[in-house]
Amino acid sequence: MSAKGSRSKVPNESVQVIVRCRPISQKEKAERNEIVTTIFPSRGVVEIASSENKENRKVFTYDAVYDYQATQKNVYSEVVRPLVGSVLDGFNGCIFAYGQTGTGKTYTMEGTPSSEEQMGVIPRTFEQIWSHIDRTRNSNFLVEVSYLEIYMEELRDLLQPGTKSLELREKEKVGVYVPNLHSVCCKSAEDMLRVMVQGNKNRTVGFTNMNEHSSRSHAIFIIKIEMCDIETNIIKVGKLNLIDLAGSERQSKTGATADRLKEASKINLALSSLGNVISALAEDSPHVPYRDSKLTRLLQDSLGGNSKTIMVANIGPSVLNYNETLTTLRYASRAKKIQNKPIKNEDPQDAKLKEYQEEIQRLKNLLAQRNTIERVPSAMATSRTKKPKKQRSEITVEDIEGDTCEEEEPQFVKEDAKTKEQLEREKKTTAELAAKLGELEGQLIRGGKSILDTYTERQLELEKKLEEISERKRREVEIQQKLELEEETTLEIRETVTSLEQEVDIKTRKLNKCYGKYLALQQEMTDTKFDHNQDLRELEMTQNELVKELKKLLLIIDNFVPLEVKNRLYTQAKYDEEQEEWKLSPTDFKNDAGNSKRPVSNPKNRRPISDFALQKAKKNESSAIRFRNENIMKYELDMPCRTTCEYKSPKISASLQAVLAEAMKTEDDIDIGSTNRQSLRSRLDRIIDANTKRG
Ligand SMILES: Nc1ncnc2c1ncn2[C@@H]1O[C@H](COP(=O)(O)OP(=O)(O)OP(=O)(O)O)[C@@H](O)[C@H]1O
Repeated sequence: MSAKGSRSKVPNESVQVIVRCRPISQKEKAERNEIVTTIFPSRGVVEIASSENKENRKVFTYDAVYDYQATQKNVYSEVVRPLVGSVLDGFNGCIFAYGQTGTGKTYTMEGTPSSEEQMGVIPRTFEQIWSHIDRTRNSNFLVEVSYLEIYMEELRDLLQPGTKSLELREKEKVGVYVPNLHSVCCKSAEDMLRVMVQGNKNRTVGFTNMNEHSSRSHAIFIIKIEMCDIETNIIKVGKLNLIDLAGSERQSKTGATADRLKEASKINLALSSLGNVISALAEDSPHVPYRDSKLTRLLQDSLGGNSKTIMVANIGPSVLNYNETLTTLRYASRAKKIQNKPIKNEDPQDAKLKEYQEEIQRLKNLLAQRNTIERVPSAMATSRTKKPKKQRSEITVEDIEGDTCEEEEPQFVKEDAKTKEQLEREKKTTAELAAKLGELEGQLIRGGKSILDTYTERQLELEKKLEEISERKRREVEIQQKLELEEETTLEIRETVTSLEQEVDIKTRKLNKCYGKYLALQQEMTDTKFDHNQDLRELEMTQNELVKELKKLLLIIDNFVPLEVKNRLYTQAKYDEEQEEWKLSPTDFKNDAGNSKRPVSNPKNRRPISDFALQKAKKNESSAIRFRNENIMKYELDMPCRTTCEYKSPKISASLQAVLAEAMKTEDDIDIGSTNRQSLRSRLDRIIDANTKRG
């Protein structure tokens, strides 16, 4: 349907999703099936959890949710009425019911039309449309309805059953449409209801375990309302699709037979492609698979296009439907993300109303002309009897079909008869035109029929109030949802704070532990330092002792050892680092000239052979060799001048004793760096150095 204005400037509008949960059925009650859904209408929330899997509770939020207590009137006035109002303002609208078999799709869409309480969305829509038309003055309306079903991927006209399957076409500006779809012009709500009932009789239904009278096809009731403001001559067109889809359950549950399964696979194809379209739109995918099924092609405008759309997701409360309910809730949740761009359809080129109005005008003009022409010949005929000649010359109307003024006076009587005949013909044509005009005008409904009496005024007021109430309710749910969202955020922040607090707690504990360790280490360090100091002190004391000893020895050497021995000692004494002791190296047998002083054997000096050795030698015993030692070294020993036996402890004079005492005098605290000890050390170092070099 063509529409004015650029689409890019049109604000997006989400598909409105509502969930309706039917009451528990008698069968479910008898079987004592567990109820798994909880509905929170004031928050727009549905929760689903089975007792088996309580932990895995799932929560979904929608634009509105209704439990078993919600009446048909509630659902209609709160959700559908505003949408039908938009359709009456020239928008496209779509309401479709989705859900498992037996969850109340048909109940929601149709209900029981004869009952004021039980009538569903479609009959209520009829009432709203006609009460609007009746109240709208200065407008012409043209209301048409069509009814079709998609059964096993075939389009069937429910208002002309038996006709061959319909095709789908797509036209730019018009979108997807069904050529040759029969439409019925309606003049009242009753007319529309009659059409709906007639169409329903032609619907394909089947029996399944889940619902005795189950809809096996997708039924689409289309209402097209064209309206024209008489003053401004602006035409608006509103189109409303009311769709009752086939059950979405998995076929294994339905107890379907082979034929039914084949049928089901096609129904499922349409529904699964509907699911794919919803997913693609929700994910903003570049490709939306509308072409996968006839259903999705027909819904192209309603999902992601030029339409205001409501999805009613019907669910059951019982555990038996747990999986299907969850699937429906997920579907519905995804559909919430779909964005449409509804545009008011103003002044469309293909509006029938325009055609009708032009045709009516044309017919009116034609009739007006005919009336003039008819009046002239009849006046002519009357006047001719009185003053035939004079009046005749005045007739100059050229438009009159078959009417000629060529004939002359002598044939006057003949002419009269002809004119009468012609007049009759003209009258007949005019009557036909008038009938056609009447028929066309009959199709057009002039709004504002009902006079605004006190009753209708009150009704109008009541409807306004209802609208206000539903608007408020909608806002309340919105605010509640926002509040919950904020609460969630606060909770998250609180959780974060709690987790931060916990972190702080853990870190404080860690810190305390570390501090404890630090204190223990510090204590250990103090202990180690103390031990170290003690060791140091002990070492210093030992060193003191050693230094004392060394001093004593050096004093002894200096004072009691002969100079040459002392020198020899100095040269021969070597400190063995490994064994940590002084060792005397072997005597150096070199003389002053540097020649070896190694003793040489004296050939004259022969050791006498003992008798024993002689005897052995005589016997030629091998052991005799042991007693043969002729090469005796001549080694001149430096014999000491005195022996220790001759040593007598010297008499130490008093002065020497004083010197000794002075020499051995040590301080209590021996400082290793003191000059006294320094000299001792340097003296020792010198001796060691000299020995090392020599070695
Ligand atoms: N909200 C409700 N209140 C009372 N009864 C309901 C409600 N919803 C459904 N029902 C009842 O449940 C039964 C099944 O409903 P309905 O036939 O509408 O289901 P359905 O989803 O259209 O099934 P199918 O897909 O097979 O056509 C009907 O008897 C109907 O009256």
